[in-house]
Amino acid sequence: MDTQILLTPSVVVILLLVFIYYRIWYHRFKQYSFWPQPPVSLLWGHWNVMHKAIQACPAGASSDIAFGRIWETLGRPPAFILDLRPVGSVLCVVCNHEMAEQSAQPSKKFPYGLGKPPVMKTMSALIGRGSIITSNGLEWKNLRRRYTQAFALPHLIRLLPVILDKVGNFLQNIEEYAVSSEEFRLGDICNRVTYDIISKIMAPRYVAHRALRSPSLDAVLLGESSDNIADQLRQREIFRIYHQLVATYRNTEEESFLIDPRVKWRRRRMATQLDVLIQEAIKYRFSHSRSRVANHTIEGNLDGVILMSLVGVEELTQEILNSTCDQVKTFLFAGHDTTSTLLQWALYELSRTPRVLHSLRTELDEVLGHDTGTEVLYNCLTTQGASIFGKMPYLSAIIKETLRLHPPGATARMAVTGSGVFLQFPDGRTLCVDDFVVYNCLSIIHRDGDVYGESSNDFIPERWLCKKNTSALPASTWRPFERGPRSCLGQELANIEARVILACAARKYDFFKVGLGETMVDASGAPILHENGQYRAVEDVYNTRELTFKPIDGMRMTVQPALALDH
Ligand code: HEM
Repeated sequence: MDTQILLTPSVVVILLLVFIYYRIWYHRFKQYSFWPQPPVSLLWGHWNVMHKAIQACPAGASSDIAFGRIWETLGRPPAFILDLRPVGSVLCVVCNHEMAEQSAQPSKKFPYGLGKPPVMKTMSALIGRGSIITSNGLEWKNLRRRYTQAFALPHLIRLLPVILDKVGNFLQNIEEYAVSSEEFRLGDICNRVTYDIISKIMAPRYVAHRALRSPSLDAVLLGESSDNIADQLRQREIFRIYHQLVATYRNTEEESFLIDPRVKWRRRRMATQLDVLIQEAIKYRFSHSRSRVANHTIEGNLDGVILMSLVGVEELTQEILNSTCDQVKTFLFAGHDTTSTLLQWALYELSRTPRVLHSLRTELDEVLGHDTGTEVLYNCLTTQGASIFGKMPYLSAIIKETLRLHPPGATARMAVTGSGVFLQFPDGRTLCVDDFVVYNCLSIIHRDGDVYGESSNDFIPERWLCKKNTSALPASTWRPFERGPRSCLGQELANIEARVILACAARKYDFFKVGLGETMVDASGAPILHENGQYRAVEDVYNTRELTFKPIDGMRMTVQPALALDH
């Protein structure tokens, strides 16, 4: 009798253990066995594979570099999976442009492409819970409609004076380093200029570049009211807290379960402070715009993104205020890091590719004349608008090639259980991705040898100038701003900023990399040129990941005024 009583629970336990073992075994080894993937462990899934791949990468390297290594060992499949359950999801790393297109483009079931995964919600302290980046469905569609016009080219052209004013500050910084010959982190000043531009574009303070200010604008400037001064102080505080908040995302894994609760608490505290300040700024803008309309003043010409999104709003309800605040935070985040990374890599690639730097300067001389002063570009932009960029195809090709080799952003999508979403492989196979996080790995897709040939890893802007070459390339092979309905809202802005800043900085200054990426020299001290036209580097500089991808060392540089010889 006693043994029977003892036996029954033990049998139940054993049966339960067998059942659990079978379920785990099934999920690890059977459920997705037809997917390309590294050998999987019963207990760890692919966490140990990921860990080993990260260990084999240079310190602090972005996860994309680890994915690249795993992809190589698997024989370069168009896509592969990593089982990160139960703490994460199954991650599908897409390495082929045709497959990437399938998650980004609309389908009958998903008219806006696949939705965003919940893991992105870990960014909510930074971008708010109602951010356009993490929203889905109709909520997203309404937000997109509300902000599209504000980021469209015609509106950005009207805001050019604001952009140019901030570029002036950037060049002033570079000039100071050129005079002092001091080493500096290019990333810091690129971050500063792109942050300044995006924050001013949202709410311009009616400040224009010296060369562009009209007397009426000057009058507005001179007569700064105490309200205006309070607004400036508020902007400074927003800048300070925002950067402290961003810093909490540095060197942490994005998965929420790994984050120290104290960090979470600090994030929440800073996010609340930021919300209060940004909402005050929005209210100030809104009431100011009302009084401008009532007084028929001229400054409405410089309406920023915030006011444009509030057109037709009679009353600033808390709901509208919250949503606008979330988008302001989103634009601060999405609109500065990414463009800053583009600028850093572009200036670095130019510094080590003398042929390209020379060709760029020749093009700029032809369009702008030999005066390298920034006023020349300012004047051309005010008289000709953005059409001036149409005369600079080489500059455009440099930006395109930089974004190909060093894409600062990427997209992750997800189809919920039971949606029945399939990805089709180039060989015709279709596999279900329900419940997977689908990650388009741009750093692999953009270097595909089948698309870009043997030079796929080389910096060759000329590849974008030959119509025959480019028309043969499917558009989906180049996707740094992603594609489909949810492609980057700020791509026009990023393009304008990059063109203006590179056109000004590259003609006036020579940059020299320090530390990682530094040029290798021969016995006589002359730089060693590789056959691909670039100086050899002692050690490669690479990207780390802090929410977006960025150079690991902040792009340490020195700078000098450009040699007259090159002009
Ligand atoms: C070189 C610069 C930039 C790059 C490479 C870039 C890249 C991207 C990528 C890959 C996405 C898709 C992200 C996803 O699906 O999760 C995206 C979305 C977005 N970007 Fe950018 N971006 C850049 C600059 C900007 C700028 C200057 C802004 C200005 C505010 C901006 C605002 C946004 C927004 C709001 C979205 C979300 C769009 C939506 O879901 O409808 N980006 N960007």
